[in-house]
Amino acid sequence: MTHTSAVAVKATDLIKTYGTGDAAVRPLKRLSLEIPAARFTAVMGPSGSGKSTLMHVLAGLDAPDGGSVIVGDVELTGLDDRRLTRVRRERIGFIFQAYNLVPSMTAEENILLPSRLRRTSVDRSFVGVVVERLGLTGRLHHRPFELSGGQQQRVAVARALVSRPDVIFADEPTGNLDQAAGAEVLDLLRAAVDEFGQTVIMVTHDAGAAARADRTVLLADGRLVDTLEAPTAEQLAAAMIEVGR
Ligand SMILES: Nc1ncnc2c1ncn2[C@@H]1O[C@H](COP(=O)(O)OP(=O)(O)OP(=O)(O)O)[C@@H](O)[C@H]1O
Repeated sequence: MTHTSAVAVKATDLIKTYGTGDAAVRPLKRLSLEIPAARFTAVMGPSGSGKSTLMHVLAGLDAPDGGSVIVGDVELTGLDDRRLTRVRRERIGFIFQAYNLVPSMTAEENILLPSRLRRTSVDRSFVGVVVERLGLTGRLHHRPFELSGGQQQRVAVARALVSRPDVIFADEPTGNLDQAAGAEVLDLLRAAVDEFGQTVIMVTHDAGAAARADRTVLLADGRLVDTLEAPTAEQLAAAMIEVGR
């Protein structure tokens, strides 16, 4: 399979500090990385190594204290809140461990919400393809509390996919799911890349999940320490031991 060499996200010298003085924590210590477009990248690293902070900063949900983030051809760092919100809506999808669906809305309303917020017309045939591929056809009029965890996460995946963002960030998307439901979500993220040409970046603690990605970047103590191309789960588990899981 050929891959474009385009860069979807470029982060340079990211610094993030929480707190001040003795209580200061610095989860990102001049971290630089490039995320290739139309590929599936996993992010692994010990607990507290800065993975979630990195995702939030790359997705424009949190501002770094230093360095820059470029998504596509837009530099996020330095944008005011209004423009940042617009860029997030237009270019970025996010899948959270806790699904983050709007409880009062049906599955279909949740899926279409980003497109409605963007005030863009919805490509109904693409929505139909995604909904069917995700096995949600009979569930569209259910509200989140009427769905299983796996189904809720599939709605969240559909929501991230249908507005065709430049990049989908997924922060431990399988963390709350059992093995089967987790495998299904990974299949969908894989399909998003292979069938729809999406760029996906996923944080995970699970070497088996990361092995479904094309490549894995390893963080330790706020820095990028390794990039593994097409690693096996065994290689990832060994690499995690080395960085001090
Ligand atoms: N809002 C915050 N305020 C203060 N400290 C924070 C905040 N968010 C994260 N941290 C700290 O920054 C460090 C990195 O946290 P982060 O959540 O990015 O790590 P992680 O690699 O995602 O960890 P885990 O695998 O346990 O989820 C941790 O020491 C954490 O306590």
